Amino acid sequence: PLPEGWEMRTSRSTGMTYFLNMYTKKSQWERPEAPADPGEIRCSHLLVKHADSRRPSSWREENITRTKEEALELLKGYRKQIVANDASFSDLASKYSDCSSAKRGGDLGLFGRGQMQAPFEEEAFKLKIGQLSRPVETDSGVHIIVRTA
Ligand SMILES: N=C(N)NCCC[C@H](NC(=O)[C@@H]1CCC/C1=C/[C@H](COP(=O)(O)O)NC=O)C(N)=O
Repeated sequence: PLPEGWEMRTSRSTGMTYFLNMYTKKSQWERPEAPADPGEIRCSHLLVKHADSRRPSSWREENITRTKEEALELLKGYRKQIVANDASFSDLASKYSDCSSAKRGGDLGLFGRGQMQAPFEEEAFKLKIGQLSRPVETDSGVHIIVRTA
């Protein structure tokens, strides 16, 4: 199969096969080897902050004092529930995420490279659509991410 984000087309004039990058709409004759760079992606995240977070406060908790280890344990618990289909990502994010995006089920909207902290961006851009990340650490705290578009 073709790498993600590409489609095969046949040139009307020459009948030759070419390849269309569905994100940039650019075409090429060579069969692509790698997924098309999505440019922008859309993700939701569940953030658990801790005492060493850059802003250890959130809509949930005025002054966040848990340790990074405790935050990671909590996050792993949420991730287990999601993987076991015992709860939905957006349900848990809206209840437990220490980011203001909690009120949108964790949705961060569309973003390109250069907008989010590097460890978050690196993990998010690796995800396939629908895929759930492992726990990721940033200066904000610890996150799990799901790519939605
Ligand atoms: N473009 C969109 N939708 N918003 C701008 C995001 C700015 C960006 N934010 C982050 O990188 C953290 C980690 C990933 C999500 C995120 C959300 C933070 C986490 O909470 P905080 O540490 O700020 O209290 N809350 C909002 O910004 C940054 N470069 O600081």
